[in-house]
Amino acid sequence: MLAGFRWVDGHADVWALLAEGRGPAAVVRGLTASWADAGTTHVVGLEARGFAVGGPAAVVLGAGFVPVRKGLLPGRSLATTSAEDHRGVRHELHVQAVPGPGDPVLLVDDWAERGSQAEATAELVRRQGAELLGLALVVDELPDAVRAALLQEPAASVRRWGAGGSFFSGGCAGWPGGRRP
Ligand SMILES: O=P(O)(O)OC[C@H]1O[C@H](OP(=O)(O)OP(=O)(O)O)[C@H](O)[C@@H]1O
Repeated sequence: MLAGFRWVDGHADVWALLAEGRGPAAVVRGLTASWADAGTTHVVGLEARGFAVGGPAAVVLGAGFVPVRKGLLPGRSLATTSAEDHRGVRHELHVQAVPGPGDPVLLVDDWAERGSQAEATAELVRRQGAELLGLALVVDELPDAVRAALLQEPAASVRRWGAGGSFFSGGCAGWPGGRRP
């Protein structure tokens, strides 16, 4: 089951996983299971795959969904420019000012490689006074230094999809086609 995941030209192709009949439910269940009691008020999702997994994750967690767009949003928004991502591109990220001071916010995305977009998003969350609970990722390749910078709140953590975090971290153990070429 869930055999669709592949690395394509160095990119984690989570779209193929989501296109399988049982894919979206399995992915979203895996992303949210360990956050069920975390009190998340808002899920922040990064355009574009973060919308596909973050929206359903917000439904499951009973939280609001806050999009981070690589472009303008209507109304009052905050913006920042990310460091270079895995393609060497710096993105101008925009988020609506929805979470309030102290709100526990979970960042949900399919994949973090350099972590530059996650770091920029974390900065936007904290600029609003909200608290970053952590990151829920399908594929976690965060460099250690970025991981440490992301996890400033004492209880914050990065949790990967899959029991025991064994699936898509580094070697992607157990997944045919899941090993990074
Ligand atoms: O860790 P980083 O190197 O900063 O990159 C991680 C981001 O890259 C991917 O999105 P991508 O920009 O490829 O866009 P997409 O979701 O629109 O396909 C992924 O969905 C993350 O959001």
